[in-house]
This record gives sequence, C-alpha cells and structure tokens, in this order.
Amino acid sequence: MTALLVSVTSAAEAAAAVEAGAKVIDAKDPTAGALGALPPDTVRAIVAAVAGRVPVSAAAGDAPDVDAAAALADTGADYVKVPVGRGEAGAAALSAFGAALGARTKLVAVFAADREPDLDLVDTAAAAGFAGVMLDTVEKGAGLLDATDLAEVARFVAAGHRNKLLVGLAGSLRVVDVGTLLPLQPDLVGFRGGVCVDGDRRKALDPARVRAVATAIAVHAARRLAGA
Ligand SMILES: O=C[C@H](O)COP(=O)(O)O
Repeated sequence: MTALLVSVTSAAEAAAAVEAGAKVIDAKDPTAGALGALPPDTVRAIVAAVAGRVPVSAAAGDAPDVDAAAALADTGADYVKVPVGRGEAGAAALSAFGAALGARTKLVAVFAADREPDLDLVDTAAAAGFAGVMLDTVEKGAGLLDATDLAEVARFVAAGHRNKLLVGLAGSLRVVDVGTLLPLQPDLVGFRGGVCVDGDRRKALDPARVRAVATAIAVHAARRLAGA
C-alpha cells in the first residue's frame, strides 16, 4: 500500500503528523528550498518525537556535500534525501554519496520533475547503493502533473521498482492527486504544501489536511482490494 510521507519542520509538527496518519515523517525546512535541510539538532528532536512509530527521512539541502548529508545520517533518521543532477555529473554525485554513506544510512535520490529529469540515473542510483528514489518538483505551486505527464511518472515508478528501490512521488500534491497517482502504485506520496494552512508549505502543518490525505489513501487502497 502507498504510504503518506509528510514533511515537517519541528518535533511538534512531527508528533501531530504521526497522530494524523503520516506513515513517514520527512524533516525539511521548506523556507530553504525544495529540499531545504533542517539543522541536525532539529532532526534529532524530530526523531525523538516520532520515537520509532514510523520511519523518519531528512532532506539534505538543494546542493548538499557529503559532509552535510553525513551529519544528517548521524541524527538517527532512517533515510537521507539528496538531489539528483543530470548526465555524468549527476551520476558521479550519486556514486560519491553512495560510496560515502550507502552503508551508514538509506539514501534517497530526489529527481526534479520540472528540470528534465534524467531517468537513466535511476539505474545509477540503484547501482550506487541508494535505497530509494523520489520524483518531486523544485518550483512549488504548480504540481507534479503540471511539471510532467502521467506517462513519465509511470516510467519513473517502473524504473524504480525494476531496480527494487522504494519509489516516492511528490510536488505540490493536493488530496485530489491521490486518486490519479495511487494506481501507479508508488511506495510513497509526499506532501508539504497540501497539508499546511492555506496550502502554503511555509505555513504551519494542518493536521486536518493530513487526516484528509491519509483517509483518501486508505479509501483508495480499500477500493483496490475490493477490485473496484
Ligand atoms: O517530500 C515531499 C515534499 O516536502 C513535498 O513538498 P510540497 O508538497 O510542498 O511540494
């Protein structure tokens, strides 16, 4: 079943998100970019608040070096998310992160749907020892399906699963996107803006919106099991 990942900025938001139905807590600073990193101490506080109830991921920043990602791996977060470039430089970065951190944490490579993502690098991420891949957007506001089309998203999910990777989809998703994306069977759908006050990712988390997305996912899964 597809799990709901919710990006949070604090221990208090993490606790509220878990109680509202989030199945992965993603530590992120939305004011610092698409993959904005929180300070390691804040990530540690989030890990403590979640207390093992669900996995925690930590965004490493829009242009992290290995040391920055390593500092997040040391917080106790289960996953560390790093951005993916393109071509040879992108492949080299994936290999460097994998070699330095692949044995210390579960790395997730985040592909930018609105920057002509290089889907060949899904294979590279797997070969470099990554545990997962996500397709997300850099520019926020317009959603994943404005940045790319459903066929491309399906290709991404298939490429990840062919490589036995965890596959996540995100990018200004709204509750209405659940019914469109879940038939592709991603392992995760990631939300920030869509579960915040006024739909604004820089504002506070709104637990009612988290609950609405969690319910939509559960309803979709139940329909699927029933063959509807
Ligand atoms: O990893 C998931 C992201 O935090 C999604 O953020 P967003 O919904 O604001 O695009």
